[in-house]
Amino acid sequence: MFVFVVSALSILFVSSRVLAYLSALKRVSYIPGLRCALAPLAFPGALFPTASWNPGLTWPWAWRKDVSDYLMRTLAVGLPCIYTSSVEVATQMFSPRPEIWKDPHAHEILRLWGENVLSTNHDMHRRHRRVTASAFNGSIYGLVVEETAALYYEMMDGEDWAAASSVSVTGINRYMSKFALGIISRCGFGLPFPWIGSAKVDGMAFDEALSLVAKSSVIRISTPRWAYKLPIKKLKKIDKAYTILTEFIKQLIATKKEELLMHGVDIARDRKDLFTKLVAANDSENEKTRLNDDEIMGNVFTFMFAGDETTSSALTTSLALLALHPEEQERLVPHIREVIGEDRTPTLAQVDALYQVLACIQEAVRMFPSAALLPRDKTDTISLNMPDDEGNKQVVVEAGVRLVVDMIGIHYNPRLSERFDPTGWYGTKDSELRFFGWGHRVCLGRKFTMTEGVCFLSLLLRDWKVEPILRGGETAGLWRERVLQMGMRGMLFGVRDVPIKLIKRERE
Ligand code: HEM
Repeated sequence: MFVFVVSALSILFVSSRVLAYLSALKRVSYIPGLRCALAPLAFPGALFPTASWNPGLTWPWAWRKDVSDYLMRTLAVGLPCIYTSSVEVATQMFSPRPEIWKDPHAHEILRLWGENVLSTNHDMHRRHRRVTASAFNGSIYGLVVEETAALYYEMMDGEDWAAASSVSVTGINRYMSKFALGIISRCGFGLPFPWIGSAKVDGMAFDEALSLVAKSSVIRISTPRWAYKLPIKKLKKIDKAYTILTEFIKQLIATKKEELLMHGVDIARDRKDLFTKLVAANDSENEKTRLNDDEIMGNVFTFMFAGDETTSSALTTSLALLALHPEEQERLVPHIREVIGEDRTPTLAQVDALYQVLACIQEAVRMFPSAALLPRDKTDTISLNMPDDEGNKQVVVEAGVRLVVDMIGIHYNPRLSERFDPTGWYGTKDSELRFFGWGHRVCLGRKFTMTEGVCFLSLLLRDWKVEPILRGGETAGLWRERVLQMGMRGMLFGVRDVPIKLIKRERE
């Protein structure tokens, strides 16, 4: 009986997905080169590995070289989606049109801490963007340089690497993840984030609470509140981390407001972290445009989530690619020594002058974009220009079909290949970059992340030579095949554990 009921339900479920899929196909009038993925019509498709017949979960990476067309698929739940790797189509989707938005139900996870610049739409988004953008100006980048250099030396001492002649790590990802979290905590909240020995609150180290919160959004959003009362250790820990952080940030907001009352917006000039700048910028707004406390909290946490995994992926993949390209390291080291000499803490102007290091990170983010899929929903039927070999075609896509930009596909078009070539980025303008998104929702933290990355890599490459740790008989090419494979890591795409060796360089 049980087997019969389960089979009947499964057949019903699969058929409903097939029908949803076919009706969605009918609602897309014509798309040049549209390819339809049938396999993941129901739940099992997402569980099986990606293959030519099954998109699975990692298809944006596995099918990255096949970028000339559009892919249509449905998942077990949710709307049928059209994925596009066309810059022209993405540009239309990223333009501020009233009928294109981020559906709040589909973006629940972004609102975990309150409405914010990443989760809102239209007028509300303009309001959040106006206030948050003013936090990302001027003095924040000088602070990023100071804190990056300070944390680099703390990491060297804390890990006992400073006195070593070589160091081997099985996964540099873990260190880069802690590093990125440390910088966003220090420069985002003005928090002391020591590499070793963070203060304990309620028996939990503060950096552990931060890290748990940063990495557990999926669990938090998908677990009902009552489940936290069950004797499950992991859930209890996550709940505690959330409580500690929420209380802390509430307290911080109250303190900043008091400081503002006493000293006026001048405190933003002395303290340069994003949080202080945000509270001060908000204070200058009028009643209608001012953000409330929940929205401030939502935005500051958004900076943390948007900036942690993305930056740590950029640092990890840059080091992996440089390990595979010793000739690039040898080109960078004289450039770094010429610009920053043996200084312990470079200035912002020096970091800005290190364009060759910047180009390496840009190339790494191009090849391994962690923000791999950018979805947009439609409140209405829309018409898009979809270019193909024969010219432009007007395509009508009805409401009920989600459009998703495949950022990996966009960055692996035939012009930009698998080859690591940072020189292609020399002198590129900000507006030409694609991996930070573009249009009115372009990434707010792009200079923040690149300043941190250039400063960190320059200090590290000046001190260390980076090599891949190969298994017996493995070549560098095989190491790349084994290690540099992207898949879902946390909320975003990332590579596997990157095993590398650091060999101390002679000082000049
Ligand atoms: C390599 C690192 C990074 C990458 C690749 C990246 C990528 C992106 C992309 C593609 C978007 C557009 C999302 C969309 O259109 O739906 C975006 C938006 C955003 N990013 Fe980043 N990001 C990075 C680092 C950062 C950092 C360090 C911060 C903050 C400190 C940050 C804050 C934001 C915010 C607030 C938005 C929302 C902008 C809006 O919707 O108006 N990002 N990022």
